[in-house]
Amino acid sequence: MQHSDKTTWDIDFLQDQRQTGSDNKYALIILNQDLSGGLLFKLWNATDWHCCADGGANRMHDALTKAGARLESFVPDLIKGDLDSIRPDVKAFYESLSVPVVQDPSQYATDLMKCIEAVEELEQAQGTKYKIILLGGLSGRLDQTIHTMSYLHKLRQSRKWIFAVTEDNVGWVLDSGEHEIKIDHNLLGQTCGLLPVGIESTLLSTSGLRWNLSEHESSFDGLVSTSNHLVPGHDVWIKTTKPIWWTVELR
Ligand SMILES: Nc1ncnc2c1ncn2[C@@H]1O[C@H](COP(=O)(O)OP(=O)(O)OP(=O)(O)O)[C@@H](O)[C@H]1O
Ligand SMILES: Cc1ncc(C[n+]2csc(CCO)c2C)c(N)n1
Repeated sequence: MQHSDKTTWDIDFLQDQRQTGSDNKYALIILNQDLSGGLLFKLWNATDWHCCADGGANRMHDALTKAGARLESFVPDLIKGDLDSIRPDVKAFYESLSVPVVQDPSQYATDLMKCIEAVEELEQAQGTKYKIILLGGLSGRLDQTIHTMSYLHKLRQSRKWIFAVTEDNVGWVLDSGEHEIKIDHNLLGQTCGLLPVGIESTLLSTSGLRWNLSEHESSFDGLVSTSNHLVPGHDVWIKTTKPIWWTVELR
């Protein structure tokens, strides 16, 4: 579907000073991926509701311990999954802090999907829509990485505001239409990509990039804009006829 309006993206959750409790509610889903204390603290403080996907609880527990943080100051609202990855000591620790540890044994949905379902339930109960940040999911196992890309692509119509953040990248799906992406060069590195994944092809126009495109076809089987660069001092504008993945390097 062609959207006529422009979406403006301001990834304020990467800024240290973002205050929770503002109009936008954010949910954080911590996936089972290597994780540094620094990124965890930043995203934790920028978000209002926190959930660990199964072994994501181990990663959080271990990152906090390594950083010398007080574990009791970072208590998730939920741990959910098939629970084949969470360590018994981590499960017992969070249960002792009254964290709900919810087992969904389905082998036809990933733990990421089970956590998104939990956000949907929260939204129904509160009558609020959350913006979602996945911590992890765009690196590591290729099947999981492609799953993240596919799942966010499929979610795009019901959920515009969902981002995946790793140590190296932030990425999300730009649905068909026009997009303005606010760039804070203190947070973002220079390298970015426009990835035509899950579509036959798209017509792309851009500004604010080192290598811009003008009504240019992009497809997995043809042109893929990788290793593109942000231009200092400029925001990015993108017009696409089909949904694409946008990724940009983090500093
Ligand atoms: N190696 C990995 N690379 C990328 N993402 C991962 C990786 N491992 C886990 N994840 C993400 O973290 C979530 C929770 O992982 P979990 O601890 O359950 O591992 P898993 O059993 O391999 O995952 P799943 O049960 O969802 O297939 C997964 O649903 C996935 O989104
Ligand atoms: C065609 C097909 N491929 C893979 C799986 C396996 N699978 C998909 S999600 C999931 C849960 C992981 O916690 C598992 C085991 C399946 N069911 N159907």
